[in-house]
Amino acid sequence: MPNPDSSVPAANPATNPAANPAAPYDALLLVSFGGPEAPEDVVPFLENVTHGRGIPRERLEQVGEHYSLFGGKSPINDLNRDLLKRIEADLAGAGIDLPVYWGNRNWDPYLKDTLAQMAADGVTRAACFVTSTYSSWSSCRQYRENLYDAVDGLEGAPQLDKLRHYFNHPGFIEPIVDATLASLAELPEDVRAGAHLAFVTHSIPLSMNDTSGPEGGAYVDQHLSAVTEIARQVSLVTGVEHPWELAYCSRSGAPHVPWLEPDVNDHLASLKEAGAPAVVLIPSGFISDHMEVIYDLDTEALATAEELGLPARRAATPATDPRFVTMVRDLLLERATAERGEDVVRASIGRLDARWDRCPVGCCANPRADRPALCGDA
Ligand SMILES: CC1=C(CCC(=O)O)c2cc3nc(cc4[nH]c(cc5[nH]c(cc1n2)c(C)c5CCC(=O)O)c(CCC(=O)O)c4C)C(CCC(=O)O)=C3C
Ligand SMILES: [Fe+2]
Repeated sequence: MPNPDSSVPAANPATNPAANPAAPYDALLLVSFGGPEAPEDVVPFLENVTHGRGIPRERLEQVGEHYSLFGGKSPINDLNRDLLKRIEADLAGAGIDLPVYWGNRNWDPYLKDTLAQMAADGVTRAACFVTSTYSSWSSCRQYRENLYDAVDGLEGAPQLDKLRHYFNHPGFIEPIVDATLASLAELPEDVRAGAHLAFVTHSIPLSMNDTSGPEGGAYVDQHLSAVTEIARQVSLVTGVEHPWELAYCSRSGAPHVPWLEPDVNDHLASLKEAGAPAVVLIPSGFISDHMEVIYDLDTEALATAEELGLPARRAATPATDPRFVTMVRDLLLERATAERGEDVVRASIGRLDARWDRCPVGCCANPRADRPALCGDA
């Protein structure tokens, strides 16, 4: 039992804030999507992602081809291995001795296996850092359902807390500002000042955006808060008001179901038509260069821009920027402090301030079925 009186050292060093600044947490869990690592993984991976989703066969074949272009290997697992190492090093450097685990929704290492290992290792309470920062069923609540499934029936399962959304954390925003500035600097000088900023994120069905967050619409609203702030900071440095827009990639699902638009390729065509001299594509919906970025943007959208004769650069994702890695520690310590009942400072930047620790009732309702989920009030 954790000791409610923090002036008396708790028996368990892992839950004693004097011995462990992350108390009451005795582990951190990196939660991600997962991706195939070999050609023979691609079909089973896609089946894991889409079972029961009614995604047309044709779309799945197309997506399979995107993976084939890269030898059947998604970059996402290596990116997460790298992130995990950097988080470990950052925690160790700050004198925080905390094991870091990793589990995925759709591919090995699966969350269920990781949670079993954590239970076997005696972990009692873990903070979960999810590699997706915006509110929606796909990018938040589905992970909470996955966590429920992973501990369902597991003897000695640790308590799990999901760290808050970080779309408005300076550790996420600042690396994207710098990446955008770097891409602008790479554009030919004569088109630089007039360059548009095209922020890009994963499209979702309109119905999913409508149920995002506790009041609906949080997916788009959070993106607008983040990208307005990024554009503002970029313009402060360049001294030019770069026009910006939010566009979408990776639309899937049946054609008659409306998803968020414009598609990034259509958006590039509109920009060209409207006389934009150049564009920087900023994947502000993603934390690292996984398949959506290296295929949908680097392969497809940059080819579209080339065909249109529109000078374009793709800005880097936060991925391994030290500010992004340190943000994970900041979120962990912030939550640990709050869970200990102490006063807490929550870093945020832009129109929307720090979001909830526990998702409110009804947050990001599952569009298909009401499934049990952890880390929320319901
Ligand atoms: C909001 C969102 C993020 C958030 C950002 C984040 O989490 O980072 C995200 C991330 C990712 N999505 C990924 C891959 C896929 N997503 C699919 C399908 C879908 N995604 C959706 C939404 C999102 N997806 C939705 C509404 C669907 C339709 C099916 C359904 O309703 O669930 C499909 C099925 C085929 C297709 O139709 O595209 C695949 C293969 C990968 C791995 C990439 C790699 O391998 O490197 C990652 C990180
Ligand atoms: Fe996706």
